[in-house]
Amino acid sequence: MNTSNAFPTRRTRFTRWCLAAGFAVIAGVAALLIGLYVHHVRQQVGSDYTALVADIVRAQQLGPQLELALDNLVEQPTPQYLHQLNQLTWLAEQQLKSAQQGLERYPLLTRDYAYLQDDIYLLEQQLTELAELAPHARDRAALTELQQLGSNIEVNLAWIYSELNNLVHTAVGHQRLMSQRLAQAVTALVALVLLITAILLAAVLHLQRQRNTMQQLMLTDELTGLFNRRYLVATISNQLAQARRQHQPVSFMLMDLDHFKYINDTYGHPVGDEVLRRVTRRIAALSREIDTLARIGGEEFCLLMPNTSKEAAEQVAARIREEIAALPLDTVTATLGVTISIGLTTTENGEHTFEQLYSFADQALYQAKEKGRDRTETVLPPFPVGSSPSTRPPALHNYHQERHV
Ligand SMILES: Nc1nc2c(ncn2[C@@H]2O[C@H](COP(=O)(O)OP(=O)(O)OP(=O)(O)O)[C@@H](O)[C@H]2O)c(=O)[nH]1
Repeated sequence: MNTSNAFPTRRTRFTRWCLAAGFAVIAGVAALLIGLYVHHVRQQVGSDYTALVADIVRAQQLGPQLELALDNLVEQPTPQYLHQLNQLTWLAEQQLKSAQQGLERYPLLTRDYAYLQDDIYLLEQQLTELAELAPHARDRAALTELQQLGSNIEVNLAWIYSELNNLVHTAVGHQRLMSQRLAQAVTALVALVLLITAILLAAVLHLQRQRNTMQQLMLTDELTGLFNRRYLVATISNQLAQARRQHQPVSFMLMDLDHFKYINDTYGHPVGDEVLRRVTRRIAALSREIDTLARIGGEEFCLLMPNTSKEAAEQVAARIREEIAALPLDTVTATLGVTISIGLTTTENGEHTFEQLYSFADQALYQAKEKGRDRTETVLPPFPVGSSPSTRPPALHNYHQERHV
């Protein structure tokens, strides 16, 4: 036995190890990239900006309200207007804080709005300044400063919230895009899975078809399409076992075309082949579903007939001979007539082996040929089952032994 491939060499092991390591690295990197992408997608798609947008819209309305309150205070610096302005200033500060907190909840936005931090800080300072300066509204100098501060706050407020609005809009746009891509990815994935399933299914079907074809090639004869000897041997023991269980007879027939060599030699092998095909078709038409018809040699066939007595089998044999003899076999040059010799045996209760049945049928076939062909001879098992070979009667002539087959 050649054992050179039994153990991998050091070099082969190293190559395998490298391949495994390379695969592990690629798989690891792929897993990392997928993980990062999924995390990014979750951040994008999982963010709900509704509350933040509502805060921003509310805060944007504060600018005009502050302006109005400041105008009122400048015109009539009453405690009521002062109180109103203080309230709005406080509200603006609160909303600014709330918007900032809202933004911090979304990591993607936090990164984007960093450039506004200075403006927000400035606005917070301006609002504090406004709150401190407002009580001095009666003072002329403070009044001018207050007006200036108010207009700065208004501009700053409008700028910051419009920028925040833009940021959120961009983020929502990204979110929509990401959802679309996700939907496309899922569709592509489903299509890929379907495609792979279809490919696998096709491969399985192909393999199955190949296996069936191989099985057919292994168990059938190419020329006639009948079962071959291998199939017969495989099936006959089951049939005999069943016959034994059910105490039923099994008949076995060997059929051999007469002077077939003459047909071959005179008309050529293709004509001989066609004769074989036509003859087997006819025999198949005469046999039952439960019978097994097989080609076991060149022009030799056998028919296994379960649940068939000797008498019934002889009738079948007679019918086969008649129909074969009457078969119209026209060639280009002549109309052929073929006959067939049949050797028959029957085992009661299926108590014999295939080899024994074959041997009896073979002896019967020899007799049929010896007695002039185109006839059926029957040889029944001559010894009781279980008898030893030494107690058996001497063997009769055997068709195949005589021919050295
Ligand atoms: N055309 C064809 N001929 C085959 C095939 N297989 C075997 N043969 C021929 O069948 C012939 C059998 O000849 P023999 O064994 O001498 O038998 P026979 O001429 O039929 O004579 P008997 O059986 O004694 O009547 C030979 O010529 C083989 O070449 C086959 O597949 N196709």
